[in-house]
Parts: sequence; structure tokens; C-alpha cells
Amino acid sequence: MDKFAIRGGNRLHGTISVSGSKNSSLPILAATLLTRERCVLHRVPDLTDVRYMLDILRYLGADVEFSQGSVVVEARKVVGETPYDLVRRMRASVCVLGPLLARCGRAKVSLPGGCVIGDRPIDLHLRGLEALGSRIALSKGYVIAEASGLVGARMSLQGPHGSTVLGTDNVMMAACLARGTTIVENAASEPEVADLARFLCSMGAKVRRAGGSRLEIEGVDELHGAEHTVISDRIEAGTFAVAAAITRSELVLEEAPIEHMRSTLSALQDAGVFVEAAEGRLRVRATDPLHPLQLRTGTYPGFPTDMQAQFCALAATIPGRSRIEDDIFPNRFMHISELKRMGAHADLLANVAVIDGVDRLSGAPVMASDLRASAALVLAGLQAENTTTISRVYHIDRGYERIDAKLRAVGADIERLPK
Ligand SMILES: CC(=O)N[C@H]1[C@@H](OP(=O)(O)OP(=O)(O)OC[C@H]2O[C@@H](n3ccc(=O)[nH]c3=O)[C@H](O)[C@@H]2O)O[C@H](CO)[C@@H](O)[C@@H]1O
Ligand SMILES: C=C(OP(=O)(O)O)C(=O)O
Repeated sequence: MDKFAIRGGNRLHGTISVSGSKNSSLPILAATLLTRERCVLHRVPDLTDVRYMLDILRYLGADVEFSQGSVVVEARKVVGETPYDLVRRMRASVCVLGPLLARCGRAKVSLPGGCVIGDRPIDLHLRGLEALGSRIALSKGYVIAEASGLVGARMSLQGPHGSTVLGTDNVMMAACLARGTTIVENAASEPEVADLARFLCSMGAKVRRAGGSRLEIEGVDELHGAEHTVISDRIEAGTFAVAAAITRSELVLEEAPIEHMRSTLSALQDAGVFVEAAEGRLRVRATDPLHPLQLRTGTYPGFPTDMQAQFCALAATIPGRSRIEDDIFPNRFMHISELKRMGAHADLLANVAVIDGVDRLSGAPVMASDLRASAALVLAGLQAENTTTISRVYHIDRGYERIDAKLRAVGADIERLPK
């Protein structure tokens, strides 16, 4: 397992190019199963999660090529079954459920894996697919869904903490090939859901957002091949913006999806970070003193849970008391104990991190536990005195394309130590 060694303290300067979005690419790749025809996707990031999804598509029978950010998928014939060994590796593999059910009338998919960030049920996915007329059974760790023709329906995807992103994706993809119209109330409105809807429409689907959180999907008999360019990754861009802030440096982010980053950017501005957006480029500059943070995660356009860990790292370097609450994933705080090993003063009160910032963190051996926790440790390492070694960086490779090379190019002292 690779490690990162980071010698902290360097100021960063220069330009980083933001990659295509992981959380858009994964469901869009699953959606290629909805047609026999050829689909071409551009700006797909080279991540282990993307490679896992391509393995799943190949297992299901699709021809797949991936070269220089473009993926070509042709799923002339597909089987309706994915094994545990492929699906356990990441959460988004559950996205093949809707397309397989719609295309094959039967899907057997292992319950998904993914980041260890607390309980992650899929009851809303299953409820939505049942509303479309499928029969669902859970057996030996697998979901078995069957339908003799899906039928449009009216449903709500409201969960205890708002809507569900991948649940909305699953239902939307299945409903595209259902008979009649589906109306989804409380559908997720994350930009990645909108990107999937755009791809589906370019395949001939009839999906429209009817104000706020209502989705209307008019089923069609079949979908055709399409070409699509994936949106930029707002979480990767946000992570690099925090890299500028935590090192009190200046970075320019190219192809940053500025319109999708409002809550992240206003959190930075509240802390006193200078943020300027012009012509698709985002300039982020930070100097001391910064102000403590008061943050609470929410569904889009609220502050993203996928940025919570990175802001905990930033808060650990801002003198004064910050309070960061995660309502979406209340147990997503594995990074706190590791940040404490680096000298952070932080306590957890249920789903709230209370952080008393210090001037300088100190390097230590730490362990990555999940994707965004790993990003937080990299950020902390950039600011810390001496060397931080982060083990299990395979977590970060799931969701950040060449993060070490990108940071090195703007002046960070970060080295990948192979196993
Ligand atoms: C691949 C991908 O896009 N992953 C993102 C997606 O995950 P994912 O789609 O899995 O997350 P959800 O939006 O489904 O989860 C949101 C909340 O709903 C709850 N819930 C979800 C489904 C369900 O059937 N029942 C239920 O109760 C969850 O426990 C959580 O509290 O959205 C999350 C929330 O923005 C992000 O952190 C993940 O990065
Ligand atoms: C939690 C994440 O990913 P996943 O849903 O794939 O586990 C994430 O991208 O932060």
C-alpha cells in the first residue's frame, strides 16, 4: 500500500487544472448500460473508482475502452448480475441496479461498499424502484430486483436527512425506460444529478426538473448512444481551494465549476480567504489572520458533506474556536483522531467537531480511513512542521486524480512512497 510523505511549510503558487467529476462520471458510466449503442464520454478522471466501474461494465458484458480521459462503452448485450467482489469496492456501484432492471427486467446486485463514513442504507433506492413496479428481495447480501415492465409512478425520495443522490440517479435511470410518466418529489438537486439528467436527455430520455426538487420523467421505448462531457469536480476544486487557504498561499484553479461551489467559496470567504472568479478560473489567496468557522453540512446548495473533513483540517490551523456539524453523515469524523495526532485541538460532540485552532500543526505518522478524511490529512500535512506520513493512500486515489503530482507542481513537498 502506497504512502505519502509530506514535508509541510511550503507556500504554494501556480495553477492547478481541475479534473472531471468522480460523482458525475460513475452514474453516467452506469447509464451507458441503458442502450445497446455506443456512448462516448469525455473528461472522465483516471481514478480507481472509475476503473472499478469500468470493470463492472466489462463484467456485465460491455465493450469498454478508456484512453486519455475519454471512455467508449458499447453494451450490446448485458447480463443482470454483479458479484460482491466487484461491487463491494465502492458505493456508486449500486447505480447499475436501475439500468439493469430497466434493460434486463432483472438485476442481482451485491449491497454496495464505499467509504467507511457510517451507516449508508439504500432503502430509498429500493422504495423508488418498487414504486416503479419492481419486486425487490434481499438475500445473502444481494439485492434481487425483478419487473415485467416498469411503470411510471409518483413518489417521494425524502429521507431522514434530505434526499438521496444515488437513489435519485437509480430511479431516474430506471424511469427513463418505464411506461408512462414518473414524478419524483424531493429529488436530489446536486449538480452531478443534473449532469446525469443531461446525459440521459442526450440519449433520447425525457427528463425535466419541474421547479425545485421535483423531477418529471416521461418514459420512452428505447435510448440511443450519445456523447457527453462530464462536469468539473467541485469537491476536488474545493479541496485545492482549501490547500491554498491552509498554507496561506495563492492558487489559481482552472476549469473550476465556480457556479457549483458557492457554499464552499462563501465558507472560505467567511474565514477571510480572498476568492475571485473570472472566466472559469478561480483565484484563492489567504493570509493571516483567518477567522474561525461555523459550518453545517446540507444537501445542495448547502455546504457539502464531502468538504467537511477538509474544512476541519483548515479550522485546526485558525486560532479561535470553530464548530463544524455534519447532519448528512453524523459519523463522518474519522479524520478528527488523526488530526489530533498532528497536534490539532479538537473534540467531537455527537455530530459536531469543536476545534480550537493552533498556529502550526506538527507532522506525524497518520492513517487514511476514507476518501475525504485522507484529503484532510494531506491538507494538514501541507501546513504541519516536519514530515507527515500518510498510510493507506489508496483511499485518496479513489477520488483524486494524481493529487500528489498536482500539488508538487505548485510547490508542495509531497512524495509517494510505493509499498
Ligand atoms: C458516488 C457519490 O455520488 N457519492 C456521494 C453521494 O452518496 P450517496 O448517494 O450514497 O448519499 P445519499 O445522498 O444517498 O445520502 C444522503 C443521506 O441519506 C441517507 N440515505 C440515503 C439513501 C437511502 O436509501 N436512505 C437513506 O437514509 C444517507 O444515510 C445520508 O444520511 O451523496 C453523498 C451526499 O452528498 C456524498 O457524500 C457522496 O460523495
Ligand atoms: C463519500 C464519497 O464517495 P462514495 O459515495 O463513493 O463512498 C465521496 O466522494 O466523498
